[in-house]
Amino acid sequence: MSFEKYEKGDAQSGPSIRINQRDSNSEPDAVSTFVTLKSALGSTVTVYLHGAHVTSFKDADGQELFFLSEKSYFKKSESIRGGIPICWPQFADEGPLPMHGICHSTEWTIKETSISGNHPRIVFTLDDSQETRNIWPHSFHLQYTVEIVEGEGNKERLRLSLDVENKGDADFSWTAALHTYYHVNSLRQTSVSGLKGKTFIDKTKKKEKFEEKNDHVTFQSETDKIFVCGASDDVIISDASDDQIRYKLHFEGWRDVVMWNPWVEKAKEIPDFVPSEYDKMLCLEATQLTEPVKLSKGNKWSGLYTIGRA
Ligand SMILES: O=P(O)(O)OC[C@H]1O[C@@H](O)[C@H](O)[C@@H](O)[C@@H]1O
Repeated sequence: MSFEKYEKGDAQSGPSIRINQRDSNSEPDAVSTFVTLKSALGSTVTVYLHGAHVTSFKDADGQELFFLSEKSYFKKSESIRGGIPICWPQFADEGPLPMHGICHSTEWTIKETSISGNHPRIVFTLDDSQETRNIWPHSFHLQYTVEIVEGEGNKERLRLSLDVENKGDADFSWTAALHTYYHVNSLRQTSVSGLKGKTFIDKTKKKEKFEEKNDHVTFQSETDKIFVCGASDDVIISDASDDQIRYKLHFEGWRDVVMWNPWVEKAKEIPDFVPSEYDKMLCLEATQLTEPVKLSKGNKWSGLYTIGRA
């Protein structure tokens, strides 16, 4: 597919898909190509080919759902800080591979784009290459579908579908996450519901296990929790200052939910992050960790993550 002036639909009056070039940085290592999807109502999604990385989702009222650091690198060698990095075939440092695996800083391919009624959709793929096999010696096919779907009224939703296929002869196991950074007005005023009664592993407490006792999880310190089988119902992010529900998250196929915020001290150690931004973001990640997925030759796995304002 040609990346020059590609446009489907009519960006002025209807649903559209457009491929753009980021022009602010001409360095050889700069990440440049991104796609904008727009629905007929006016919701927009931005996705970079680098990492098939969603960096923005605004609903028709123009409200941004995702956090993106002012200091994020847009470099081929790095992951973008914010939006939705795809961590695969290893989540975080839970294994021998580089942090978060091998595909968040790899360029994906656009397989197809389509518009159905009022809604645009794009499909990205990533296959193993010599470069990936040097790090992880397996043959795979990943497909990542990003689409705007109907919601309540103006509040359309973003649906993300990750499909994994084993294309080789040997079995392989993997862990993963859609490491989603939500924008919040202030984390100190934010709460999360839908996880009561779930077991979580607390990475800030030597991976001790606890049961979540609260209807509403609030934030007073560094948070790094893996909720095991965390998402049977919708998870809701609310702003306690005005009692408003901000976002509703729905998980299908993903076993765990990771909740992460670095808080004051750890935030200072992240080079591509402004320390004060810790209060503006919360990660709630569709995750597969506590039971790695084992795929044998030709087998497939699918997970869906649907995100909207409420
Ligand atoms: O700064 P990174 O490499 O993107 O990782 C951020 C965090 O990502 C979270 O998902 C992990 O649970 C944390 O342990 C980790 O610190």
